[in-house]
Amino acid sequence: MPMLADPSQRYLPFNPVPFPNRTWPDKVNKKAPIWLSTDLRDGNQTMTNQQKLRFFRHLIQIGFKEIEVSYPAASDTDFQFCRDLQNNGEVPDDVWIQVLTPARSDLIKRTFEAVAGLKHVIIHMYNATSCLFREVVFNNDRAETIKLASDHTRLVRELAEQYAASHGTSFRFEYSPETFSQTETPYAVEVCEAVKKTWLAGEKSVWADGRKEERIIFNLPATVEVATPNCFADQVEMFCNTISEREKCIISLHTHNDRGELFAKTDKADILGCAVAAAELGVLAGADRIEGTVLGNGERTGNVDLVTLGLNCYSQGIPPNLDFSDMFSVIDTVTECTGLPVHPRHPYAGELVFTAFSGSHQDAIKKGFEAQTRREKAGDKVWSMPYLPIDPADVGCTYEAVIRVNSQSGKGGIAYIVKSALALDLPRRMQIAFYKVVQDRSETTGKEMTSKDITTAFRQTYHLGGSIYDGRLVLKSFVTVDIRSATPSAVGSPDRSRAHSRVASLQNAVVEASPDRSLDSNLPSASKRLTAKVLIDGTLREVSGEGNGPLSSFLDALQGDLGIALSIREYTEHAVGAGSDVKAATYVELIPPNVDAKDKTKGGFWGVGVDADITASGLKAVISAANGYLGQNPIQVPENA
Ligand SMILES: CC(=O)SCCNC(=O)CCNC(=O)[C@H](O)C(C)(C)COP(=O)(O)OP(=O)(O)OC[C@H]1O[C@@H](n2cnc3c(N)ncnc32)[C@H](O)[C@@H]1OP(=O)(O)O
Ligand SMILES: CC(C)C(=O)C(=O)O
Repeated sequence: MPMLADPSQRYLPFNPVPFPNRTWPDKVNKKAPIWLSTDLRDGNQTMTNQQKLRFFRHLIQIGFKEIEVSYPAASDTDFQFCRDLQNNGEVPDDVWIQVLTPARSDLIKRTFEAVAGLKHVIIHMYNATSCLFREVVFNNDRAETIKLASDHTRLVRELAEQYAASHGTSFRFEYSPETFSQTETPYAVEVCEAVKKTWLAGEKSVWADGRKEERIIFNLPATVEVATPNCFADQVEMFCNTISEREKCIISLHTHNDRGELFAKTDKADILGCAVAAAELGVLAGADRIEGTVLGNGERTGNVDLVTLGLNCYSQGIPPNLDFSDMFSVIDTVTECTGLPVHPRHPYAGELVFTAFSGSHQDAIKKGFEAQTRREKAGDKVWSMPYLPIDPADVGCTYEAVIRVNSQSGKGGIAYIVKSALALDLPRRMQIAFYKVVQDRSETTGKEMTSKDITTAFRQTYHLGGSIYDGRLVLKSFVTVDIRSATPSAVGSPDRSRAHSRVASLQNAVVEASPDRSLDSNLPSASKRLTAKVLIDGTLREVSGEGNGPLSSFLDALQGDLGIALSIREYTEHAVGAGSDVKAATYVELIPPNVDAKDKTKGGFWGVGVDADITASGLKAVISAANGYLGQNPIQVPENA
């Protein structure tokens, strides 16, 4: 059947009640609500009692103090679950077990049998109050619906008194005018007034003084979500304003996602959406408590997700009183017990929610991390990070997933991965050069590049990290001689030469075009001679050159002995690691003579070297860049060399 051209003939809009005095839009939430997990009741579609027990234990671990465990009168399995909790001493003393029952005598009695002996119990009774349900399901008028609710409240009270006396149980009572959001709000208040009057009636009532821990709970469900969250918030505020003895009541909300977003993707399905907004606005409107499920499971599109709500509080600096620091184990428990997957983009929990693929996001995150590290070093711990509302580490994620690279990524993200994986802080223009390499590979394969793909590409491009990445030239050893005094000033084979004491103090020094000034600051021109053993396409050769420092001497050697004419356009270095393990990372950009040194958009070849000895690190960087050059140009050894 096609969709209707005029849906108004079949579907009527929700008619909000005018409520100009609403105050909730100007409120700010300052504390977490009381949470009730209904995972084992409203979130439970197929769980066995074994799975329920595993889930129950996890809910305790997360920190829930109120847990709705079943609808005991619905089945022997649900009944038995309560008995098992009691018989096996599973319930900590500070946890309230909640059970659901309809307003039916036989089922209420069965419910009490199920919880006999438990220490703290909330009996949750419900009957639908909306016009549709009154007329269609119950065939009751307004007065009969009120009578149904208050008569059965009386029965609950009597049984609670009886079981409290015989088993020492502390009971509380929760009443839900089911379909609250579709019920005329003044009428819902009327029903709840009748329920409250009955519950608090009588000399004997232990609840009559409305002590904090014994307040009656009115749970206002958006059983089926039929309007925008602001309409629900209005209904909640109206209810809170008009219910009498508000101080003796806890106002609880139970929202669903019917108007929210449904993610459904082949084998993955997940729920998100308006339930979160309705619950949050409802709290601004005066509610004290939220019922929901961890990761939002439940009938149809599910209940409100307590992970999202809890971490939304957390992101505002409000302690949620729920511990999601091991999100992976939360996900494992939920998925294994319910059989339902978690969508990769589920807020806070999905595998992609802390991941940026797009270049500008990655760039901002990389800069954000650098700024965050600086602030934290200065003692400011406040999290202030582009695109990441909370620190992924707080929910047990590593930073590895934060940046993932595909063809939409930019230099910033790629540089972030190189820095995280290899501790190399690439100079900006080298980032741009390497970004092109990665983008080419990513476009060729059409696939995401993993961190390993990127580090491998880096090692291959710059010949870094072991003989498998060697280029045509490999530096085997070198010696530098001060030609004014003719005494050796540095002897080394890379990484075996003496550690250079200056390395530890190097802080990202950038010296353009004249690197040897930074290395050998006070020496005049041609004060050094460098002799190096270099493998050239597998054949060992000795080369030698002169300059005002080791790098210029080496370049002189490459030109004089191998015909590789290159000069330095940019030079950067920084320390890697600390203490006795410190190394130097050096970056150089070399250009051939035909390239304009001032036009930095063209013609350079970048190289990187890492070594415990700063001279060796610089020479390796030169070799690395020269190898890049030789990838595009032949070696033409001069005849007289
Ligand atoms: C919105 C929610 O999540 S509510 C909770 C949903 N969960 C469940 O329903 C749990 C599973 N339910 C069940 O297994 C069954 O419905 C039971 C055990 C509760 C009752 O089963 P049955 O006695 O066979 O009744 P059945 O389900 O066929 O019909 C429900 C009857 O209860 C009445 N009823 C339904 N809800 C309520 C209520 N909250 N209070 C009082 N009566 C109710 C209906 O009007 C109907 O009455 P009728 O037989 O006079 O027409
Ligand atoms: C029983 C009530 C609270 C319920 O589950 C609902 O209305 O969705």
